[in-house]
Amino acid sequence: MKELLARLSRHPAATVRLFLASLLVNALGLASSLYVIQVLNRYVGHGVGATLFTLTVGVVIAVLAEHVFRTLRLELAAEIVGGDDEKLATGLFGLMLTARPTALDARPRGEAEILMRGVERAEAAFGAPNLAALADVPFSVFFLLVLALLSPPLALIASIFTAATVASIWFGQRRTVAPIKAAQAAGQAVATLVEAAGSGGDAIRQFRGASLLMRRWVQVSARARELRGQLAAQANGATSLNQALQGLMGAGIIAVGAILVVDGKLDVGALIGANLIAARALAPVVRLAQLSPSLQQAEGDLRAARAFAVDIPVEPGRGAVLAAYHGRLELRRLAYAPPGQPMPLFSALDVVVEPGGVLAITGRNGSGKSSLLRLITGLADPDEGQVLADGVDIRQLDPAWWRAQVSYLPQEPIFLDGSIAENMAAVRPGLGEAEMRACLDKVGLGRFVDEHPDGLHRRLTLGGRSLALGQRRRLALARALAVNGPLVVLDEPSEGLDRDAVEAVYSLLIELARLGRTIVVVSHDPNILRGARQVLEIDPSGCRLTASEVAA
Ligand SMILES: Nc1ncnc2c1ncn2[C@@H]1O[C@H](COP(=O)(O)OP(=O)(O)OP(=O)(O)O)[C@@H](O)[C@H]1O
Repeated sequence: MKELLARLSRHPAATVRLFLASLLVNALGLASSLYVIQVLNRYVGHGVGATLFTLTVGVVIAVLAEHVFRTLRLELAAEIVGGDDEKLATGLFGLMLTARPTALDARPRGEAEILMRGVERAEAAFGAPNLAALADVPFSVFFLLVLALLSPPLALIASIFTAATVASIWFGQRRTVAPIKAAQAAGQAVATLVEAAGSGGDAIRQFRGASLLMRRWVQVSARARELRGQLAAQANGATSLNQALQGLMGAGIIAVGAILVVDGKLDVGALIGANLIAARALAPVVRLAQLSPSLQQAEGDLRAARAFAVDIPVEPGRGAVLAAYHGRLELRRLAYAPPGQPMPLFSALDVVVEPGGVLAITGRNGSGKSSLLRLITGLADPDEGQVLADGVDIRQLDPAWWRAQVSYLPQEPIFLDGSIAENMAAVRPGLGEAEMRACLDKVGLGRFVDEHPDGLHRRLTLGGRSLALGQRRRLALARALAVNGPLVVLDEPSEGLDRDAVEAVYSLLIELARLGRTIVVVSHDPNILRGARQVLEIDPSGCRLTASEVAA
């Protein structure tokens, strides 16, 4: 209900118009009840045809006018609801694209998709038809007042049943708070498992993960089904209670009304009209009761989506842009522990790489080499210390500008679902096909591209995993070259490549060094380590930096 009121308060002018339209709809809606009373009392009593004709023309006009105002009211409701949820959904998607990657890593898999679906559900629950219907709720009082003018005792009965229905909504909402939260958590567990099953591929089959995942599935889906069942049972119980209240109210009004008729305090026409008016007073409240579970669920969905939006840190959209980056890189007192790990991978790390210098990084598996490269590219933030580019902390730089200075080859290259050309143009907008081909030739992929009928427009699917690993790594190297940044950051560039490709990587490194690029390369390859002017060995007990006299 809070969400509904918040939405209305955001559009005060449209809300006033919506309630004015509702006032007219409800006032005109009274016409059919009054028509019944008048026909029974005046026409049936005296049999004057002209009276019946006049009353019928009047009610037809009123019913048509009511229809017009209902349509108008729907448009006003659409004005109020339009855009809010769409903005939230777009904002969530934007957040996925701009959030700090390490912050997303720490969240459950599939969470964003669940939240998006929740926003879609909320869009339907708080949609214009429901809002228009709910705008009738305050007019229950209007019908009860009209009923009081006809017969105070009957109005009292209708008021009691209307109040009882409102109370049932209130209690119902309190009872479903906990199951709705639990159902959302169970839905998240199901989504995480579905994601794991979808991305598990060969591993699930070959390493017999199916039975483990199936066991988990049985558990989480049973819990989700149980909670859904509990919520459905509560909703059915509430519907049934409301139907019973409606039936009891009708019976009560007819019984008490009949006594009043026999006592001569009410005529039959008024009794039938009163019954219709009482039903009309109760109807919007019953509609609210029917919508209440989905509105409550939608409120929970929106709360979760907004909490996600608030919790997730995003990369700054702006920052300083240097007139030119000369390639000097400094790691100053750097310390970093990956998300969820208490011990830092390294601390107090000091390294300076002068423009055109070559730093090789080595160390045991899991020592933090790739993590260090992510700190340099700005994909992760250090816990302590700074990464400085030409003396400026990279956190002060515009992330997009900084990335345009860094030719980065990640260890696990991933591509966008799009063509090779689209992937290469994404890193350097305006890159021509000739330059793309030159980069591909340098990594020995020219023939690979030419042999395919779509050439540069060959589509990459599954994030590039449809390519052989060696091809994927070479293509990722070509993409890094396309950036043409003063700083080259390569994670195991010769890993998983055939002999020709390894030779191509060596030549490329030599060429980049001759061009004066600053190179930071993670490698275990002795040839690459020999060619570096500085070698940094990462070790939790203390990193060692050795300088060599060998020029690349
Ligand atoms: N996003 C992350 N969330 C949680 N832990 C992470 C994350 N990234 C890395 N780690 C952890 O940090 C540690 C170092 O990982 P990293 O990939 O940097 O090591 P590495 O030295 O490059 O290893 P390798 O030689 O195997 O490539 C590992 O224990 C890894 O599990």
